Amino acid sequence: MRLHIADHPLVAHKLSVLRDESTPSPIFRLLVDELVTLLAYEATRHVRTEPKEITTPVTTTTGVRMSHPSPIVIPILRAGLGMLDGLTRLLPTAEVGFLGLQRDESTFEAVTYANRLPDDLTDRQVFLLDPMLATGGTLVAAIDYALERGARDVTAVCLLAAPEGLQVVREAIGERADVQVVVAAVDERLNEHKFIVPGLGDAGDRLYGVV
Ligand SMILES: O=P(O)(O)OC[C@H]1O[C@H](OP(=O)(O)OP(=O)(O)O)[C@H](O)[C@@H]1O
Ligand SMILES: O=c1cc[nH]c(=O)[nH]1
Ligand SMILES: [Mg+2]
Repeated sequence: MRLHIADHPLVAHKLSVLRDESTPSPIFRLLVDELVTLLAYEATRHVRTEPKEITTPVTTTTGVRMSHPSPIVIPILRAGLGMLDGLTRLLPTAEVGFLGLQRDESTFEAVTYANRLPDDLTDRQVFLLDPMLATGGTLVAAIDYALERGARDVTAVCLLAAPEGLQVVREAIGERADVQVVVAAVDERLNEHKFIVPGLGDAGDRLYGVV
């Protein structure tokens, strides 16, 4: 597993506002969207392209276009949905799959309640979106769904990660695939409720309200 931590003053600034408990939902959603756009620059660094001949007003030259099969972007519901527009704005030809995973707050196990993915992800570049990587259980489950379907090139885009969860993901993937995790920050630790500290609280609730 390769970890990339965004090191940029705009990321740090926007993340600080996101962490602030007084930031209301509409601003929170806007900032998540903006942060994904900044992280996407790094997350898509290895997106596959192929040469394409183009004619400029002056001459012909060789440019690039996105390769086929197109990448697939998979937001992990609910909170990952807040990151979808930010990434597809930059990858408009990507397909979108959906995974609904909810962490059981007593066992901390990820439970799948929705799965709408193509059966075959062979040769597809997969982008998983989830703002929070806490124990890592949710992301490991999502990566497993992608690997079971043949994907070998997986990038997870998260806003915050806990060191404990990153270690769980690293060990679970082993040598099975090339997985990149792009984060805005790695926080200190998990608390007794397995929440990220200092974190930003429950990302899903802050985006969409308490259900
Ligand atoms: O690393 P983990 O310990 O598995 O926890 C992280 C998961 O918890 C949150 O989702 P939650 O279960 O709260 O669902 P929600 O997005 O619907 O709020 C978060 O969005 C991650 O998906
Ligand atoms: O800190 C955390 C941990 C899990 N899920 C969240 O939304 N926040
Ligand atoms: Mg939640």
